[in-house]
Amino acid sequence: MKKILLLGSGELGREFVIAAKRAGQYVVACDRYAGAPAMQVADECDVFSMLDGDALDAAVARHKPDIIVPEIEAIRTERLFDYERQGMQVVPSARAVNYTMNRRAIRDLAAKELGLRTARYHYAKTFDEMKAAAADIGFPCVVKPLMSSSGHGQSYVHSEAELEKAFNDAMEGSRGDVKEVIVEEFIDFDSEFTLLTVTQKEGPTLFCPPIGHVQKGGDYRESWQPYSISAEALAAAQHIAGRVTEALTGAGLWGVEFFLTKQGEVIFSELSPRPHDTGMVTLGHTTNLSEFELHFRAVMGLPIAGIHLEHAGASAVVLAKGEGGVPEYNLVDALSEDYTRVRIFGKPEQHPGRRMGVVLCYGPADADTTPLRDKAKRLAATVIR
Ligand SMILES: Nc1ncnc2c1ncn2[C@@H]1O[C@H](COP(=O)(O)OP(=O)(O)OP(=O)(O)O)[C@@H](O)[C@H]1O
Ligand SMILES: NCC(=O)N[C@@H]1O[C@H](COP(=O)([O-])[O-])[C@@H](O)[C@H]1O
Ligand SMILES: [Mg+2]
Repeated sequence: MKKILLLGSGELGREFVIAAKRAGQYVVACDRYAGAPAMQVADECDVFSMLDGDALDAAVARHKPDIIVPEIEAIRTERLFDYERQGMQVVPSARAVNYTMNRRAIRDLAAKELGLRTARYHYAKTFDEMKAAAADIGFPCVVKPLMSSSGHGQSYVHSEAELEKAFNDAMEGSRGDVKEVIVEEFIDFDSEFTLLTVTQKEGPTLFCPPIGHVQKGGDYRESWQPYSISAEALAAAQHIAGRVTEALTGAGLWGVEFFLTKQGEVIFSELSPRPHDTGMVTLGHTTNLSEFELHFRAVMGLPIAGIHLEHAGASAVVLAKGEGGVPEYNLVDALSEDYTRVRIFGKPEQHPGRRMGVVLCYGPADADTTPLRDKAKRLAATVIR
């Protein structure tokens, strides 16, 4: 049995803990607030700010884990290198977690070191630097804090007049102590997709069928699997995912995000060194193993005999409307329809737009995903009224 320290205890961590508990492992779930989703299913929990390096050191010393599994980006990731040196397994690796929590590190690796096509970009620390960056990139452009996730602090800027608000939003939406932005070329993509990629301790890198998704305000709203793309686009995406994950090192499941242009060009966007929110669609039995089961197996060095598509499926998010307390959930409408699952994350506090659950609809593997997407979105809207 291994002792696993989970750093971040949201909905993605909760499903990982369930996979680990089903295999008899011991899990300590950590987050900055009590009653977080993964804490409800773990053996123990610990509440502290994971951005506080000393608090993180103290938690690691207290629990003496075999394996450390980061679940969010807001972690003092430099400390992970020490834990790795001390013999603990960091998932997928301290290097991967450290690089992906800062847009600068991962973007420079992809664009400069690996020579991959990404949106053109500049960094800026001050408003004047940002103005110059936007002038070079051109309008529209996308402004994001170097450190943020789920679209926090991100804006689309259409003209010089919108720059100031974008700069202020990025500074406010930024996490951690890095106050800097990236200004990116706006990619007028036809669609975007996630390629769940599994790197193993032993054995080849594996890929799940692509997942199509739609984002609003930089945050995921719906996803579906399989997402049909041309054989050339799939080969290009797999090649890129293989190269980036190899450069970042380590074993685990990754969510590699791509844009697909109207001309069929595959452009690397970013990646998570952990299960991806759009990959929650796999909870609807799209593949034989969910992204969480795959992550668990890869982390433990257990065999993955194959990844197969068993159903076509769609996911749609359930967002809170109110402020404070917990919403009243209605499961009856969604569960009245066949081939439907609802997952409520059990977050103890709502605020408008917070993701509280997900609805999953699925059908035969060769089913058209459009009606499944419509059904998932229609039912998701009934869960919180
Ligand atoms: N250069 C771009 N051009 C067009 N759209 C973009 C660009 N960059 C980001 N987006 C849109 O914003 C979404 C979120 O961007 P990104 O993944 O970089 O942010 P994030 O905050 O890291 O999100 P998450 O942590 O949820 O993955 C993308 O999925 C895409 O829809
Ligand atoms: N795109 C990253 C992502 O989806 N992360 C997931 O959301 C949780 C935070 O939710 P909260 O903001 O509602 O606390 C994280 O803990 C993780 O499970
Ligand atoms: Mg993203």
